[in-house]
Amino acid sequence: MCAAIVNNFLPNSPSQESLKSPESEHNLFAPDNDTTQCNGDPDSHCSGVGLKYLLVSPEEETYEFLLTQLKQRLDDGQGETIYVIGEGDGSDSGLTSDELAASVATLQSISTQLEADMVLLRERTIQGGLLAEYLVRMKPDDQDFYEIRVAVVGNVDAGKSTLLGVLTHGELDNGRGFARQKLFRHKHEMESGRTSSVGNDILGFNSCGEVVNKTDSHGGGLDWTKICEASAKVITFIDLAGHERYLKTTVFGMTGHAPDFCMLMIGSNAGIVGMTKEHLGLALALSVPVFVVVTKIDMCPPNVLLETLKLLQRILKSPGCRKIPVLVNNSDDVVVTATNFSSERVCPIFQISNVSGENLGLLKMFLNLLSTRMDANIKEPAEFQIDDTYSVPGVGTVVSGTTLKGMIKLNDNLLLGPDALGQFLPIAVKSIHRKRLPVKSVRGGQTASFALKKIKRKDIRKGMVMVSPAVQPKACWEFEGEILVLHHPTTISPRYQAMVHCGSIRQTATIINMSQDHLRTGDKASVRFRFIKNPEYIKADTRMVFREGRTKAVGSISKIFPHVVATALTARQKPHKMRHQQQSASGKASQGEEATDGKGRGKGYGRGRNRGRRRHHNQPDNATLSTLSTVETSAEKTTSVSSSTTSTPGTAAEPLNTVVHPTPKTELNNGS
Ligand SMILES: Nc1nc2c(ncn2[C@@H]2O[C@H](COP(=O)(O)OP(=O)(O)OP(=O)(O)O)[C@@H](O)[C@H]2O)c(=O)[nH]1
Repeated sequence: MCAAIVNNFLPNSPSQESLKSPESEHNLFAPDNDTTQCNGDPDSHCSGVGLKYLLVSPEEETYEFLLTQLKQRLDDGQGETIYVIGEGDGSDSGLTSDELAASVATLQSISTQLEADMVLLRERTIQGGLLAEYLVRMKPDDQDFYEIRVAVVGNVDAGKSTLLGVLTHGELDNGRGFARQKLFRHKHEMESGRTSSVGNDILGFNSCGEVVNKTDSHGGGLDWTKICEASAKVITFIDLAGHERYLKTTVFGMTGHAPDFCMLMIGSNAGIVGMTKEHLGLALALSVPVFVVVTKIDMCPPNVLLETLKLLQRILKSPGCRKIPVLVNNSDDVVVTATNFSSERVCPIFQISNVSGENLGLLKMFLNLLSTRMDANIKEPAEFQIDDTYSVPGVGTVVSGTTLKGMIKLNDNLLLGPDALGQFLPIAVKSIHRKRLPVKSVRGGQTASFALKKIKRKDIRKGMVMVSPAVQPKACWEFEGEILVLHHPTTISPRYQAMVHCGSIRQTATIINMSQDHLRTGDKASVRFRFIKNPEYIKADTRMVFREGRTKAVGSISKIFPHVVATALTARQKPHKMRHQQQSASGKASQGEEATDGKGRGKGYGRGRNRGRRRHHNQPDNATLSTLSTVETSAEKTTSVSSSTTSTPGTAAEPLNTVVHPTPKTELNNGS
């Protein structure tokens, strides 16, 4: 057994009490109800009443049952689970210390048989005796590790890069930028002390929950291969820029890198300033669970810290956010918040110092207990979204990104696209790396890089996908989204252009038509968009952000209009430039595209004379938008709407919006 992460007999803290509901307790810690069915005898140890004694001195049959049950739980939890010893049925919980010791020995024996390690998270004294919670985690396989992605956001100087430097390199900061030096990737970042790009840093935990990161003796760098080989779980931090100037990159990091969680950082002395609310709003809009890290508590006067925490809790509790803020003060709070975290309601708040190291242990323990939100069903056809491309000497073209579904193996033949014509090309996978470690396969939820055969880097763009041929992918120029306008200085009308962020897609799109004539801050609408440059592979229900300068709208994609590749232009078709003008002016859909609900069911939408008739057909889905509207209060409340002038091309505040982009040449081929 590994050394305990914690060993405290803490009474339930107030924060923990506030989280308790019979339902959540049951879901988290209760062994599966199936335990009552192990031999069908209600009077045996396997009955609900004797549940807590199951591990004390099991007979062979019960032992086998417990082994199968734990194996199942480890499989379901991608190699880990939290096991509660002494939990009974309802009020019948708690064991004597002898019974607990015997149960621990049984669990240890089962874990060893399954090649798993177990580590004590916490012990509690309750009315009926003792309860103990153990993290049981499979020993690392040198090719496979459990991966969690955490996006790191917050205002400039909140201490993001510093915290990542401290966590991943194991050395405290000096308060003058020592720790962050190890992370900066560009010369100008070194000089200015500001992050400008999307950075990746990793923190590995072994099966005992210990950090495995070790810097090498020459230069203090990290060997990612060694970290991954020794890790059962790897946390990838997506380090995003805090400065407003780099917001586009930050939004791309939050959408394109598919984070499981968002770590919002706040400097305790500066408080909730600058981009803090904007970043919180972005995470809420994208439904990414948030935890907050308040830094620099070593240099902050207690009254200022208290004010920052008060304001933070008020914002989180506001109707716009509807979170349950929990100040994490001890390991008990860590276990409760980490195991309840995926629910999106709980928002743990850590108060740390990168200089003194205060409370960094609690943060590490929390990170170690996080579990992914991504589905790792390997039976579905594979889908991989590309967020970057490289040309590696001696290797060729390499793409990196996130496996969204299924499994991709070496030498698999996939379809890569869409290209400018909306087509997908067959492609073979030459080699696969996970965090620089060569592997034979990757599955849903894992990031990876692939070396590809017979393709040039220039033919691949960020936002493209590689999918199994079974997916039968279709590209689209146009789609419909249910959106909420978080802010626009005036009003948005058809033909307005802004950047659409959706997964790793980042492309300007034009509004073709909307379910209402004009949109102002706070309006919800059904909007039809058209990409201006390339067709893309998108799917219904994907979250999207539509923004340009101070204009922001969030929502989700409700309908796709798949692009149909035409073989030749017919004589009846008009010259494309004219057609485009007509289409823009009338806000009608393109020919050659069919409405679909994302399941391939065409509805004839966008054809011939029927085009444009459905302008008001689809009202916003309140369930979806209620989540999105949460952003309004927290992130946008302070922004005033200054004018009621209409934004049409030529009058919008941002230069990009003043340009009516010509229809790209490639559009000729889609028959529109
Ligand atoms: N005293 C003290 N200083 C800290 C702490 N954390 C960070 N700092 C200092 O704060 C400054 C800013 O830290 P950064 O890590 O660069 O901040 P950032 O949020 O990454 O900033 P951007 O990259 O521009 O977004 C540096 O000089 C750090 O040394 C802390 O806990 N205590």
